Amino acid sequence: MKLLLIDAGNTRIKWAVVGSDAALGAWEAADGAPHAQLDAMAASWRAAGVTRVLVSNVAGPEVRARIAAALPDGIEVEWFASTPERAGLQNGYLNPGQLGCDRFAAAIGARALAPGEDVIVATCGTATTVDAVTKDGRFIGGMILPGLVLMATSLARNTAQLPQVQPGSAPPPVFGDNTDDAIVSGILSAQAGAIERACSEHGARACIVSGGAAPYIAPALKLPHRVVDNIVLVGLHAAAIA
Ligand SMILES: Nc1ncnc2c1ncn2[C@@H]1O[C@H](COP(=O)(O)OP(=O)(O)OP(=O)(O)O)[C@@H](O)[C@H]1O
Ligand SMILES: CC(C)(CO)[C@@H](O)C(=O)NCCC(=O)O
Ligand SMILES: [K+]
Repeated sequence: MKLLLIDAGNTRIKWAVVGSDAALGAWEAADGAPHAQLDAMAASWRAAGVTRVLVSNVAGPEVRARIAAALPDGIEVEWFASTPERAGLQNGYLNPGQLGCDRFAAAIGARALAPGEDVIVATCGTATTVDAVTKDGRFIGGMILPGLVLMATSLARNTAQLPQVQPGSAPPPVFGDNTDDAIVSGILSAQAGAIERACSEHGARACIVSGGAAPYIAPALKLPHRVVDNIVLVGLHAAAIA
């Protein structure tokens, strides 16, 4: 049996194919692309011969319909949803269904990677979310803030590209002495500061940082952390095999 995991975010669709008794996160194949490239992704899914799919979609009904139409015929489809409990994780949202299903999946993934620890999981994509999971397996709640590119564009600078920041590079000084550095410092400090505040408030023993913007934000963090390529897919995998 081959399982397809899909994380449809607001900008990109990320996916992985995994064998039936593979270790957590041990993908046979994985990739991601903007929504517009769904057809090419679907060709890869068909070629992989998947028999079951678990989809987390936070990109709305139109993207859901397009994914549904692109999935190979005859496979078992589950649209992953935020429920009161899944894979040993309790959902502490007042209205459990209101929690973005990618956040619920990320929390399941964080618990799988840091079992028995109080953990903070930050997923840095179009939006950045920073969520707290307790050592006894409860999603408490978290923060939602604009992602790096949304913050940069909201300052009405020329492009969606961040000025002068490269993934993995050292962040500029906290007090920038030119406009570009001041902007980059402002938005990195907002993102990293939110994560650090969450870790401090939660007394976290583990901090997981994931998503397309993680390689930009992680170097600005002044606390121990682990960068995980796609924690949502890891969580979907954990949920599928629980
Ligand atoms: N060149 C870049 N410069 C700065 N940030 C970038 C760059 N490329 C990607 N990012 C960041 O990564 C994000 C895309 O990440 P990713 O594909 O993981 O998530 P997403 O699908 O866009 O988001 P979500 O899952 O939250 O909907 C962008 O919104 C941006 O914040
Ligand atoms: C916050 C995002 C956009 C992050 O992808 C997504 O999880 C979402 O649409 N959430 C719904 C609102 C909530 O989680 O409270
Ligand atoms: K996100």
